[in-house]
Amino acid sequence: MPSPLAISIGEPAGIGPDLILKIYKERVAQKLPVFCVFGDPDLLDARAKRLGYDLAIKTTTPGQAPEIFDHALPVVDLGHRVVDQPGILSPDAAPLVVDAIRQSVDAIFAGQCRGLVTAPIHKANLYKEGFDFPGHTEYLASLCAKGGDTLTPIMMLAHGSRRAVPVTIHMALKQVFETLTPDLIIENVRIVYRDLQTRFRIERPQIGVTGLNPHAGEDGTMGKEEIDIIAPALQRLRVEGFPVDGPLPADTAFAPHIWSNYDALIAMYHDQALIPVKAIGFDEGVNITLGLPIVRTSPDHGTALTLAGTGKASPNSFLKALAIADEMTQKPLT
Ligand SMILES: NC(=O)c1ccc[n+]([C@@H]2O[C@H](COP(=O)([O-])OP(=O)(O)OC[C@H]3O[C@@H](n4cnc5c(N)ncnc54)[C@H](O)[C@@H]3O)[C@@H](O)[C@H]2O)c1
Ligand SMILES: N[C@H](C(=O)O)[C@H](O)COP(=O)(O)O
Repeated sequence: MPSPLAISIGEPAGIGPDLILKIYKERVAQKLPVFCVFGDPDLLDARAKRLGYDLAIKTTTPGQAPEIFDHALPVVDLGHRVVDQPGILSPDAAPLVVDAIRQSVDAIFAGQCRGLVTAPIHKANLYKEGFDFPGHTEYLASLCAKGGDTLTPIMMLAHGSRRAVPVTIHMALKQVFETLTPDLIIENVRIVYRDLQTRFRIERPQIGVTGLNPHAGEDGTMGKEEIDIIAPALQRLRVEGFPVDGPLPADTAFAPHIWSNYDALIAMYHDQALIPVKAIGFDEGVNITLGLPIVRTSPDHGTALTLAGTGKASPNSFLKALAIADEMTQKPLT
């Protein structure tokens, strides 16, 4: 029997706990792989009662999860207790939220779990408590870096075979200009190319790279980053043999007839890449972290505080995230 997938509980005031309970309820109909939640069993029990769900919750180790999963939701108890208050953020939740991510990663490195699906966190609530990472993506890279290495994590949003990656991730727009370099673009393309081959079994991934400015700079009249940074990076990549097109005007690159030519489109900043994926199917998008030695996926939505505790949040993106993590961890890396 394969080891379970880990699910980190995410922000307790958000919809993460609702969705974990909802998908567990649907485990048979949806043929879900075995998973265990890293979190607070009492909180999940209280949320289940609030939602009127009749299900059992059992404290477990990851190793016991497969035998428990049929009859009870397996929860690895992290020892932090938080009050069930849907929609109301509390700084007291931060240790639970952060520990759930950290201990899930530890369990994967220990061979007890095979991959991680993260429920959404409320970033601002964690920053107030000293969490020093912009999001999961960067925190996971730090947790996975061993022996002083630094890893470049890649955030890829996917809706079926439509994939988009921002080269710069969680930063103010004005910081993007000083962060973009040919080396960063080259590193992103190399990692995306390699991970599409090894994790997605695409033999020769086709990659498109967008510009930064309107109309990809319109020959330098609307910005020079395409000429000074992006085109030289692509030239170096072509010399190395990578099939990359660009710089493509970002407004048309995501039109379906162009996007479908590529296994991934690499864009220059967060919203350039994420808006198209969330716009074509918010309910089905999945966030996948590349560039790490572990598999991590997540639904594409956030904590949706106003829906927490109502039972109205859609589980579809979470189900997709679980399915992709399951698929990515079925076979050994090639
Ligand atoms: N993976 C993550 O941890 C992650 C991802 C995105 C956003 N966030 C965080 O979530 C918080 C809130 O962000 P936001 O308001 O921009 O985005 P959001 O995704 O929480 O909400 C955007 C809109 O979509 C709705 N929505 C979200 N998920 C839904 C679902 N499953 N079913 C039905 N409707 C749903 C919400 O009600 C809201 O109208 C922020 O702190 C942000 O950083 C976390
Ligand atoms: N940028 C992501 C999004 O908007 O969907 C989200 O903030 C999640 O980021 P992390 O996976 O790094 O937490």
